Amino acid sequence: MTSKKVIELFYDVVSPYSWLGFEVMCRYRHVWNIELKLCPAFLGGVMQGSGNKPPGVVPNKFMYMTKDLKRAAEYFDVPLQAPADPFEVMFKKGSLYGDALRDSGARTGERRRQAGGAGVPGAVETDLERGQGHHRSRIVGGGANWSRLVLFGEAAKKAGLSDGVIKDALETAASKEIKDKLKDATQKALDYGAFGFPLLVYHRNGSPEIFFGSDRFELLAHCIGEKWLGPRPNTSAAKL
Ligand SMILES: N[C@@H](CCC(=O)N[C@@H](CS)C(=O)NCC(=O)O)C(=O)O
Repeated sequence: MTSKKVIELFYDVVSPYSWLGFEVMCRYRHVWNIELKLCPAFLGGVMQGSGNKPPGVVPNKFMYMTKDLKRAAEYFDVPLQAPADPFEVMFKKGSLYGDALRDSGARTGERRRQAGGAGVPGAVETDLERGQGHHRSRIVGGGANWSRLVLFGEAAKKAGLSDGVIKDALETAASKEIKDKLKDATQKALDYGAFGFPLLVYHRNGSPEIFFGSDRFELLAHCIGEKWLGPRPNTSAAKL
């Protein structure tokens, strides 16, 4: 068992604020020496299960978000771009497949590692996390004609994954096992009290404490007894 503080990050590739949370937590995981558990889940299910509404369906919230995301992207130094049709991308096309992809990819990495395939333990998972970052960037900035398959393939290639790993990930993504895993993660988030993403869960003395949003890092740092050093903590250990 790890003696590190454990933080779970629930996120969805369709959620731009999740992307900010994902990037910042990846930058900080070595700075704070935490065990960061990445938990891809389905934001639509969280909305429905909690009785919440996507922020985009409240016109004023939507207008606010488009401006807020622009300045947040600049502050966090994350290349987030508004898609040509954000409503279509976020609320109609959704993210189920993208999340399943990430998950299946990580499992593919695990299988390969067990089989002695990956040279550096964890390398494939880290690449997939990077790949997912690219994937998210393409979903959020991809415009109306994107196809998840094509985007994931492109993103994974850019992240340096081999064709075999990409093929495995795409195949596994469609499996019932992966879909069930995504469902379980979504339910777990709801059980913690989620109503939106990103959701950070800090297990303080065995009891979960939740933080909603990518604007709660300073408070999270305070609660875990660490320092918030800004969006890009200036240390080489902070690299992914
Ligand atoms: N203030 C938060 C906003 C996060 C946010 O709006 N997340 C969306 C998904 S991209 C959500 O789940 N919203 C639910 C809600 O606002 O109730 C932040 O800066 O991260």
